[in-house]
Amino acid sequence: MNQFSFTKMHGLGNSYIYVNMFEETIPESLLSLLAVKVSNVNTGIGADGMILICPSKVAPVKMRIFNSDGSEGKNCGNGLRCVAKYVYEHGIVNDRSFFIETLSGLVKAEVEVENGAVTNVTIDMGKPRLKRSEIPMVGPEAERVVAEPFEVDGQLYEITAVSMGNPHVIFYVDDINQAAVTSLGPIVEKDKRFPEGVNVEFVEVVNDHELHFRVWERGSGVTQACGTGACAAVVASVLNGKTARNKETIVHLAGGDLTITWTDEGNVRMTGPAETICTGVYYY
Ligand SMILES: N[C@H](CCC[C@H](N)C(=O)O)C(=O)O
Repeated sequence: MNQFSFTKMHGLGNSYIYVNMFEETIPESLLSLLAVKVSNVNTGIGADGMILICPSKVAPVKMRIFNSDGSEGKNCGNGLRCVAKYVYEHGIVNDRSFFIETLSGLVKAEVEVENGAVTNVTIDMGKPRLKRSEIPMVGPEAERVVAEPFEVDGQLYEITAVSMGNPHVIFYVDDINQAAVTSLGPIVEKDKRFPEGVNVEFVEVVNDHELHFRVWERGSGVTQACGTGACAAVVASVLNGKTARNKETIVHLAGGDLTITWTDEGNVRMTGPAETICTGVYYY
């Protein structure tokens, strides 16, 4: 019987099973299957996926994220805040500001600490990728996708697409409580116009610095929060003239609020909480 120690953590209810790969060894060939198994609420631990906290050659730590369907994502905003909390509190880093390597590049974390515990984390998520080829989305490579007509099952919508290292498509709605998250989300997630699939976000604009937000995540379905998705929603809202550039925007997600700014320098900064739920040993 094999086993590994884990820590379950969440960012605004978007929970993952975190494994410290500085101390654990798991065969690469089993990672995808184990992400599915540990995520199962009945036969596993229960979470939106699994996140590995790994050594890196270019930063103090590398984050790898697996969705609950076993697919590996390239970035995870809520995951980054939890990884930052974990590595600071476990002495893997000693500074309050440090880089984290992801599959979509380096990001910079800044932790707020009270009595030795990380209470809040800011991640500089870097620059959004806006060209179709970078989302990726089919069509002319250098084009942006802003307020573009998009037909699904004979119904015409308007979309904006943004990558934060992972793909996001944003639908604006008049009432977030009526958003078609579970009906439209799974269809668009697998739409062929997004060759790598896509995270599907629904946004209601409150004012030029406040959004309501719901999400159907690629590989995990409905989650309480999506950090990269909230960043993409703020970028899309600036591009559509609905929120202000370089102004702190409050994004109300199902699990709580994030403060996000798309700065004039071009980077997206995200601030929010990260919580530890429990630790344990998983047998497989
Ligand atoms: N489902 C995403 C990965 C998790 C992102 C989300 N949980 C976040 O906090 O950014 C994807 O496949 O791109």
